[in-house]
Amino acid sequence: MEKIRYAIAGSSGRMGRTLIEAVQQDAGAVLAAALEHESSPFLGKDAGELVGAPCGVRITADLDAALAVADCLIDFTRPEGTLEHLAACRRHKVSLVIGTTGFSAQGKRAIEEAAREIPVVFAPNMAVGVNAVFRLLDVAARILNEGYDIEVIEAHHRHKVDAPSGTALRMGELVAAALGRDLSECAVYGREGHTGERPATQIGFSTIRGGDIVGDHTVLFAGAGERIEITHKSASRMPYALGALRAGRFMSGHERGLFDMQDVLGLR
Ligand SMILES: NC(=O)C1=CN([C@@H]2O[C@H](COP(=O)(O)OP(=O)(O)OC[C@H]3O[C@@H](n4cnc5c(N)ncnc54)[C@H](OP(=O)(O)O)[C@@H]3O)[C@@H](O)[C@H]2O)C=CC1
Ligand SMILES: O=C(O)C1=N[C@H](C(=O)O)C[C@H](O)C1
Repeated sequence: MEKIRYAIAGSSGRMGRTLIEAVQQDAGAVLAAALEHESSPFLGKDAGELVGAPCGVRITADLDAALAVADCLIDFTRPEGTLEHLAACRRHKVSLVIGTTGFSAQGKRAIEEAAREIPVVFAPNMAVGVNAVFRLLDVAARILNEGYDIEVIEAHHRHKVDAPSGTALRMGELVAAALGRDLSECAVYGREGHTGERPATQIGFSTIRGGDIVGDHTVLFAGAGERIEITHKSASRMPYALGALRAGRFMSGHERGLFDMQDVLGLR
């Protein structure tokens, strides 16, 4: 099996470090390049040192040089960084795994457009368990399609910058689609003051931020006399990183196209 050469963007971040560790432990992968933005204090440092295992790959801001030696770029950064990396991947014909969340509609369109030329896996949550939950939610929503109020509750660490999480939004989209609702018309993001009674078709989102919570998501179906909760809790970032490497391998069989983890896991 030929090793996949990965470049990792945001390599000194929480996910960047976990990805370096995951690549180092994967016999089918090699760390070809580690990227950071121009003003990062980590430029020039050995990427492996960030996870206690020096590997000779220096952290760089030279995107073109990094992509010249990579088959796949894995990006868990910020939307503005990802969009810059997307354009470079397009130039270099390098596949791209996008884990970053919080894109505008315009950003999402740019990703769709680039995927006409290169393979892109774009998913708000790369963990296998969360993707299993996505399927369970579709089934639950179709069964509990009347008389159940739906609320999505998510909790993350204090450093997270976007809300609700990309995963919570995807959960809302999936449930709304299963019920034939348009999320943009029925979503409510937090409540305060005299809100009035809850409309039956509303899908509510609640966000908790604190400490080092890796990522918890619950979808609550609250009926009369019973309630159903479907919950996923992350205790580590490694499942996200392993999912990203799986996505990278998946794309080695594709010339172009936009995929998500449901495609990678064969769940469509
Ligand atoms: N899809 C999934 O499975 C998952 C998605 N995520 C998402 O991944 C993203 C990153 O999360 P996390 O690792 O916790 O965040 P961190 O802040 O820990 O890491 C982000 C990294 O990207 C760098 N960065 C920031 N802005 C830019 C830019 N414009 N260009 C290039 N690099 C940049 C940061 O550098 P600096 O620190 O110097 O600013 C940092 O090294 C978030 O959007 C999060 O929601 C997270 C986990 C799982
Ligand atoms: O920022 C995080 O940490 C996470 N972000 C993703 C999201 O927004 O859904 C995935 C996971 O929940 C961790």
